[in-house]
Amino acid sequence: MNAPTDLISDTLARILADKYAEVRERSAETPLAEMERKARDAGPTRDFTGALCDAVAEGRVGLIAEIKRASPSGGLIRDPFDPAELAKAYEAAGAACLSVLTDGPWFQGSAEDLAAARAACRLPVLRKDFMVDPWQVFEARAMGADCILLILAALSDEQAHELEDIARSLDMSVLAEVHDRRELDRALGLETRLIGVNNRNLKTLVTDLSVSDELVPLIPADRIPVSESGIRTPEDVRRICRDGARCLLVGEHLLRQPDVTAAASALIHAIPG
Ligand SMILES: O=C(O)c1ccccc1NCC(=O)[C@H](O)[C@H](O)COP(=O)(O)O
Repeated sequence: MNAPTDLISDTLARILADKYAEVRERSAETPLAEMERKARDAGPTRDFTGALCDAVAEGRVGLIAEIKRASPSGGLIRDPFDPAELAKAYEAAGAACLSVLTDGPWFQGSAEDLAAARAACRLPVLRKDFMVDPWQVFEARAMGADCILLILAALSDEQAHELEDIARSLDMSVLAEVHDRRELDRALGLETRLIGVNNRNLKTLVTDLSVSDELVPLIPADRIPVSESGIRTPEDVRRICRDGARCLLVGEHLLRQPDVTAAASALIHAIPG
């Protein structure tokens, strides 16, 4: 689905400008020390990286199934929208983990969506948001997230390492997301084993699975590649498996199906023999 042409003007930059303003405002309302206390009182995490490894070891795709109401590229994707219902449907399909959008202005997501999804199942949950500040990492744990996303295109190396260190101190996993070779080299300087390859160009919103064809084979064997975006069919899954990945992050295709469980299961079990 092609985004409206007025959005194709570095969407990521526009989202990040909004995000910095949002964090300034919200961190003034809830100071860092208070948010850190909430994070440290939030209870134990669920093992996000371990859940992916377990699925792959059992011969399934390690599916990170995404829950989002809308997106810049897809517009309104699912309505009515029930995060708890979707979480249960993905768990029934055999998904390894969830990804829940918490950005409001561009995705109509919320912390409440993440909490509702996590409470409805036993799956570990990625907070899908644009992380740029330590306050957000503590906020992620406080809302119940088990993993955060670090988009290398949005961060300096210093920022990425600082946010990763905080996430690890809170026993959260980190998905480091890249879209080109330079970002991949930078991501390999982080500790996390999870390397996300986003097939979507977050500036132009163009999605192309050839990004995974190029980058996944370059990821060292001690890391865990995760192909993200634009994945729709079992053949897409087999193509990405041929690249060398067994973990996928899929949202829009699943969310547009009447039977989410069946759609997710078809991708989970598409691994070539
Ligand atoms: O999806 C967008 O339009 C978008 C725009 C700008 C920044 C991020 C964006 N999406 C985040 C993602 O990459 C996807 O939510 C995720 O990879 C799932 O992709 P899909 O299966 O194509 O919904």
